[in-house]
Amino acid sequence: MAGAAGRVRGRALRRFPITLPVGDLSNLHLKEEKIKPDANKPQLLQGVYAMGFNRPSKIQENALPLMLAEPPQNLIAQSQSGTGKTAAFVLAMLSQVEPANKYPQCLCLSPTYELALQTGKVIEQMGKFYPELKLAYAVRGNKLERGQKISEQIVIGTPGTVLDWCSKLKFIDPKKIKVFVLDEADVMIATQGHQDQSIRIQRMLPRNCQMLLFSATFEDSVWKFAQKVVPDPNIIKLKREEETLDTIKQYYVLCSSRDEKFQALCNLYGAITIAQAMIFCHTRKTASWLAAELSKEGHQVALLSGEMMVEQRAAVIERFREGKEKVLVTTNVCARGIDVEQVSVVINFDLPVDKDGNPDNETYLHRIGRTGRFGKRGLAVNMVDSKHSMNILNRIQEHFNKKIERLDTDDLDEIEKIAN
Ligand SMILES: Nc1ncnc2c1ncn2[C@@H]1O[C@H](COP(=O)(O)OP(=O)(O)OP(=O)(O)O)[C@@H](O)[C@H]1O
Repeated sequence: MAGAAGRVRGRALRRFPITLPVGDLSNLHLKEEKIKPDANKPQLLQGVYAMGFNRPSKIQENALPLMLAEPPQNLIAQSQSGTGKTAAFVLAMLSQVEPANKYPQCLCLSPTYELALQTGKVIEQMGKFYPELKLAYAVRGNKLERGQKISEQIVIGTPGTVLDWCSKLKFIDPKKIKVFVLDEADVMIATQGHQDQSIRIQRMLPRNCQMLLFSATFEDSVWKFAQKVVPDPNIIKLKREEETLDTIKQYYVLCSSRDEKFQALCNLYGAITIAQAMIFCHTRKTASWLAAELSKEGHQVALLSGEMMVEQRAAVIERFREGKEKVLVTTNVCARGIDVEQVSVVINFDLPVDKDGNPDNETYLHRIGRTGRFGKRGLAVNMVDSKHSMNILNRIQEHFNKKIERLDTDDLDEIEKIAN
């Protein structure tokens, strides 16, 4: 056994240098750090390799030494979609957890049920070499008996249920939490309900609890707020022009009505091979109309929207992940975090706008980030059907300072070209 662990450790130092010092990135604000001697816990690295990971991404290389430093340090980190933020903070939790202690020590908040389940799977996979380690899901519908204390060392969940577990139901003793993770931190802060709940949870945690905030986007006001609530944080921030991934090609198609948008979509399908696609609509109504139309055309379509029961939503994602359906039509409920490697195309059937009708730049980035995961190539196509939506698209281009090219979906040669 010792030999096996030794081999893993040797390999780790060469190929997954989680103890490497950080490079001198100008946008990285480091505090003095000392790497914990046991940062290379063999179980940790066994977990990394079991996932098939050989090399760390930039965010992993930069964030891990900070997160594993002794004493634990706080971190607010931004990195593009699909660059492995989840694995980074999961490793941080696993490095701190003491499986022999049968009570919650790490708490991770996700904005949605689906994302909590997905992140939970990553924790389970990466943590499978810790025999005693258990994970609890604090999500709607997971009912425990009142008055009991849970023994699972890591808890992942949505803010409302986690808050109930920490306060009203007292399943968790928040004073024993060592690591607190906010995934998709900006939406947690920007959404009123989530913000209140997350802050109330944070206030119950011990002063020295490590706080880790991760997202692909941090709008300015949210960034400021995060810096206010996280004591003395390390910061990894992207410059605006770094936020979009060049591996995701972005186009728009000019149409004049909903039916024309549908036709353009059919033309796209007729011209290129699409492994799996995610199509985003503004409303549930449009999403169900579109799903029905695509089914009539013979596509295997899944529909996911906010009014569905959470268990139903999780089942839809699971089927899509397994490739049982090739197209997922959805609303913003699926814009963030969902990681399905085979998604080669994202379609914005409706462009993302906020409640005032202004461009929702952050959601745009998260939506298109469902493709082009971890260095893969991806295609994002935006349907524009009015002057208003053209204006939205222009403002999105300006915001990211990134040109979105026009695509003529009546021209099959042109479509074929962009797919190569
Ligand atoms: N070091 C690695 N080597 C290979 N694959 C990796 C590595 N780290 C993560 N991945 C894979 O990359 C994919 C994207 O990772 P992940 O979902 O953590 O991205 P993310 O940055 O959290 O994205 P998002 O911003 O969309 O939430 C996953 O399928 C994950 O298994």
